[in-house]
Amino acid sequence: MGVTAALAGASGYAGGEILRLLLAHPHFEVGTLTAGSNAGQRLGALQPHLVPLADRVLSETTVDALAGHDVVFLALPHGQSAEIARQLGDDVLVVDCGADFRLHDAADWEHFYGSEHAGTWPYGLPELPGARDLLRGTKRIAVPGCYPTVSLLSCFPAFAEGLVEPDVVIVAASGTSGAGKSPKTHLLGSEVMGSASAYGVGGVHRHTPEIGQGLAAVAGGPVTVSFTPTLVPMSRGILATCTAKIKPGVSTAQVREAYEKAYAAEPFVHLLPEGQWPATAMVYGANTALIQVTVDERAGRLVAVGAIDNLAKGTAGGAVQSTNIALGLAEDLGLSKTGVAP
Ligand SMILES: NC(=O)C1=CN([C@@H]2O[C@H](COP(=O)(O)OP(=O)(O)OC[C@H]3O[C@@H](n4cnc5c(N)ncnc54)[C@H](OP(=O)(O)O)[C@@H]3O)[C@@H](O)[C@H]2O)C=CC1
Ligand SMILES: CC(=O)N[C@@H](CCC(=O)OP(=O)(O)O)C(=O)O
Repeated sequence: MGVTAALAGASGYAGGEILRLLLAHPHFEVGTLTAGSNAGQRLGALQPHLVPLADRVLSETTVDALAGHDVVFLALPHGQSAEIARQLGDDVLVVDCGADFRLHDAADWEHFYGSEHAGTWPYGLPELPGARDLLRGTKRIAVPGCYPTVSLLSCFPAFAEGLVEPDVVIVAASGTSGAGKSPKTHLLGSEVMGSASAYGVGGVHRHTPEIGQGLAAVAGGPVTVSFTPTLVPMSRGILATCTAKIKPGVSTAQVREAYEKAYAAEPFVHLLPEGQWPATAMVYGANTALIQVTVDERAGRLVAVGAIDNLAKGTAGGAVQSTNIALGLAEDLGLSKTGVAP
């Protein structure tokens, strides 16, 4: 099966990772590649690690350039996808790595993104209950944010089984590639090296409603989310630490049972053996999420820790996984379960 794919945002981090994965995928042919200010450049000048595509020249991001492919991946800043998707038509599978179509609640969208809500597409986190049914055969996929991916995978089994109160505290440490490639003052080497910092503090980060939406769906009612992102000096990876008040009498064994049930058949999500805790180095370059859980008996809280590579399972890998499902391909095609170590 030959699947042609165009990519908008090929000069960025998410776009570069999508291309790395498509090059290793047995069914994809890489078609048109587009960018914004870098249109006209050779891909090799911007993404030198993608040697087989080095001589490709980036086109301007127009509907005409992207049309005529089976799949169009959009790895563009928020707000750029809706108009392109509308004009591409329903016969093309459009996979949006941006946030535009992730949220159901228009008021949440307007509050956190400050613009008009474009709509809601099937959410590309296949491990969530019911998600695969919506993804199979779909022509539109909203790829989750990187923090929501790791937070939901770390927490949802406990909420789905009603083991915790509907109130979660999440602190997550991300590598700097999560912020994209375009220059930002707070990402200057001299600001980031040797320092960890908090940002988006106080419930203002836009991933807060996305995490709440996913947990509410499995819990069957609203879940309060306190989410604090932090930036740490590494390029890739997110480590999320999630805690929630455990319901009376719930033991670590019961919690583990819920996670084992949720992830036993999952190709990419692994509950680690008791006592082993996730680290971002374990998932570098892989589409895996490694999870560990326990109950802090003295505090009466569930503690769940998850690690992903933000560019792999957190963006491009998640996008390709959901695309495989939408196209009726084996879900794990082109995706690695093997990290890079040390
Ligand atoms: N980085 C991550 O870990 C994650 C990213 N995402 C999402 O993926 C998307 C891409 O993110 P990321 O790759 O990190 O960002 P980057 O800043 O690294 O890349 C952005 C890309 O979009 C292009 N672009 C910017 N403005 C325009 C425009 N007006 N018209 C056409 N192209 C444009 C850029 O082209 P040029 O270089 O020419 O300016 C570049 O190719 C975002 O929506 C992001 O939120 C989602 C999950 C995680
Ligand atoms: C470290 C860092 O800055 N991370 C990004 C999250 C990236 C992500 O998941 O992207 P979406 O914008 O597609 O939701 C942030 O906090 O804004």
